[in-house]
Amino acid sequence: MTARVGVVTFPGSLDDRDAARALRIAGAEPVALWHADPDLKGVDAVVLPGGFSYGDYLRCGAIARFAPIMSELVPAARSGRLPVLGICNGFQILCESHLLPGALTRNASRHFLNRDQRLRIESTATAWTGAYTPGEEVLVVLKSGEGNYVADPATLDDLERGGRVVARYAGGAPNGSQRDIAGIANEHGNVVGLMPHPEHAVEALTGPSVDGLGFFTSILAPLAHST
Ligand SMILES: NC(=O)CC[C@H](N)C(=O)O
Repeated sequence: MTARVGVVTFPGSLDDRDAARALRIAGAEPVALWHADPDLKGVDAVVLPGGFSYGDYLRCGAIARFAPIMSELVPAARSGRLPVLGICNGFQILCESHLLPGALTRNASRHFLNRDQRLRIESTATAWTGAYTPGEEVLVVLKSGEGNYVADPATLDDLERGGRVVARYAGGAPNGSQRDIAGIANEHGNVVGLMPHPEHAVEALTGPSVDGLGFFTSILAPLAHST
């Protein structure tokens, strides 16, 4: 049975179609979900895509967390039942929804960064990273203005101790992220937030590599991290 993976479109989402395309290439069936419709349509997993939801007003993701669809998504994700991958703006929405700890703040350079970015995959014990091997380096795309991950020291220690740092920036964080964190997971491993964009690295013709595909094939694996 083909996995049906929802992709939520908010006002201002930019990478929803790219996420759907990456899912299709990975062999999943993307299902369009609308921010204003509190209906997850029975999907097996959800991707919150990159972009500028609600124009990044107040803070990136600060308004999207109140979208009607989040009233269905948050409890399902928090319980561990629903795998959710938040990419860039989606990561910011997950933090604003308190599904993940910490926050994404202005890049240390105060400039928007748009570049190819090497990552080191640190945890493969999540629904979205089972296709990788620990320590594997991948080349994806980073494009964000508020990609600087911050959290209090105790939270950072908890993430490290719990093996919940999913990916780090190889060679150091270009945006100032604490401990070079590029992505994290919740305790169940079903919710993952990632600042760089794997959906832009799924086809040799259109991206810097096809290294990002693993985030999307992982959710299809029969042994996908079940919670
Ligand atoms: N590419 C994105 O999703 C950007 C996220 C957010 N708008 C930022 O600039 O940080």
